[in-house]
Amino acid sequence: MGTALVYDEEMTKYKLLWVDPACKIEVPERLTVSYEALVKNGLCQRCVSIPAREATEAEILLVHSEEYLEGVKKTPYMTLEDLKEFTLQYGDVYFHPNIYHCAKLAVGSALQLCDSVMTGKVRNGMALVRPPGHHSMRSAASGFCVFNNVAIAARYAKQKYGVKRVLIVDWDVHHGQGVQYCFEDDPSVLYFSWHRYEHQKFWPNLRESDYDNVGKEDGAGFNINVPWNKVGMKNSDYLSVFFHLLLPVAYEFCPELVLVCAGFDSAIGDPEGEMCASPDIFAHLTHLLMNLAGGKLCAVLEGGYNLTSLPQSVCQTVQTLLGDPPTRLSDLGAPCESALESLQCVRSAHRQYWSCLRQAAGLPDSHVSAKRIRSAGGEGERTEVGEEEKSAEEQAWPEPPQRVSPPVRCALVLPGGEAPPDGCEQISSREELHPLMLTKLREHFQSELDNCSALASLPSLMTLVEKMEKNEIRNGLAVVHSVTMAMMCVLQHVGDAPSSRTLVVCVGGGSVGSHAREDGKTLTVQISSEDTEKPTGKFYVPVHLKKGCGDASGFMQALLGLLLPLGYQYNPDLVLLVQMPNAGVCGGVWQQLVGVLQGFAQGHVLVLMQEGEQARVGPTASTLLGDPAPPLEHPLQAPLPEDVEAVETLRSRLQSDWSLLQNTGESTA
Ligand SMILES: NCCCNCCCCCC(=O)CS
Ligand SMILES: [Zn+2]
Repeated sequence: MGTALVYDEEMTKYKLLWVDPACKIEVPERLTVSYEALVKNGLCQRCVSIPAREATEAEILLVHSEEYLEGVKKTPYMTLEDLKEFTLQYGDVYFHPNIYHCAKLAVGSALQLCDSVMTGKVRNGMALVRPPGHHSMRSAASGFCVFNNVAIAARYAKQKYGVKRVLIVDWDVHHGQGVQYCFEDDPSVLYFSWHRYEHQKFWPNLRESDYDNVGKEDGAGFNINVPWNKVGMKNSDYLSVFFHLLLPVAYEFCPELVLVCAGFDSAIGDPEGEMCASPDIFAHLTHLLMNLAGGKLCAVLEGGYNLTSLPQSVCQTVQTLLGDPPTRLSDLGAPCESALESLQCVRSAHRQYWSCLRQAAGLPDSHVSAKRIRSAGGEGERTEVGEEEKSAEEQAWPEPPQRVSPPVRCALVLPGGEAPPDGCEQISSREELHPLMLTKLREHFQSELDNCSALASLPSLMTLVEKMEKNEIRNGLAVVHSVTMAMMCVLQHVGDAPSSRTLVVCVGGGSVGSHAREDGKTLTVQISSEDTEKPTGKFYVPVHLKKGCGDASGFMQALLGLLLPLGYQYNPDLVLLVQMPNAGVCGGVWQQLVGVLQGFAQGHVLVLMQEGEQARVGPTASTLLGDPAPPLEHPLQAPLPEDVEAVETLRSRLQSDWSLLQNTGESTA
């Protein structure tokens, strides 16, 4: 299934007709440079083009009042003076004879996108619209917004398609107060927003934008505000909030549709946000949301005022929606102290509503050590003077690198005779294993080697790995006689490269052999129900879950709160995902894991399974091919206290080595 793009150049045909410093950044070029960048990068052509349409009055009235609509309806016939007069009643917004038409097109575009996704015409998509929507309220325009495009889309999806739970992720740098007011008492719509706040000193200067505004009445817990109390937030700050707050809650909420208030004024260079996150961060934010709701994701443009970073961010978002592998994010540092404090405040404000945020009993927050930030090489407080003095417009950043998708997406090595699932290429090679490899294997697997079939698939596996290294293949799956033997082969092969880094994810118990060395060439995370004898080290992380991989919520907590931060900070060039014999991992969680891990290493994920686990081949291959993982069962049970404690203990022990694991402010030290 494809990716929709909704765009109509009619929405460029309004602009500011008088002097107003607060509004001059909202220009028609925002849309044209974004669309042209999609065309230039060959992304527009890969999308399913969906026409915009005007919203009907009934659709607008899903959110707005009659009197407000009646007022806006008159603006096309107003003189310049009347338009100025009409505008004065609202804040930081302007009207124009054609803005009502464009505002109806913006809402209609969001609804067209919604229809295309909900009817299965496409898997996901983006609507490039202006005016934006998330600030507009029931009876008021605000912050360049006239109608609340995404809020109307949420109500529309619930009414027309019976969607029971909608997640709205607002990564725009401003608080979408209009969306918050619309759904704050509604438990069927979870609104998440981070926003520049500076302790209420930043626009729209609302007390209710702070973290303690968790929603009202039945909606308590379903409104999540993450205030940024400093500017200069970076990729690691954004990712930390995803790992330690948004994703765990989103999986527990289990939405049937994800709407994104895709504002890109949270990117570097934007005069409003003054943040320092690079445009390619949106490739990862999008990727991390794409396995929710069975992949049903609608991104609707909100803000974004730097005409260089905006198109780059739009392209990064659309390219991920199209299934291209995200670029590797290098040198992710520690989240800054201010971000950690905000994160900790939001988590504690929402602890009573979300079982994934329950703190391990007996582990007081204050167990973090003050030395932690400095020893992790984290910036702690960002003191680079240089950045502070440069204005947003003077900021410079590298153009996001090309995201090449190898000619073959998924290749398989299967036991003799089996046909590969559709879309996958099969690899079988007759070559002998390299003698040095054979010697190495004999050292460790004397007994198995007597069984000649033990080696059968290894030459093909090596061919698969070589093709991956040459970027001829994106990812692969091998069904082998012995996964531990195959693991050793792969790590022996890739380990020869001087600076190789392999993230090894072992699902299930069993010895992962001696390869898990401490030289940093591998980082092994083993999730199982067994207590492994091997001690925890910086590069070997055994996650002991009481019910092992059979318990979805415990597993997801380990995946989101431990494995993802570790993996992003380690930044491997290969991910080796090993399903150990008798792992007992439940299907849904396994596919979530296969889906999410593709955000690393430009998608180079190699899955190893043992013969006899063939049932898993089909679903694993479909996820490797880019199909979204099916949603987990709802409701997700609360994680077991023992599991919470296990993950918490590991996190606090490892966070001095891996600072992306941090999720509490130093102030508790
Ligand atoms: N007036 C003091 C400086 C702050 N200006 C705020 C202007 C509204 C921004 C709304 C927006 O970007 C929508 S995403
Ligand atoms: Zn904004």
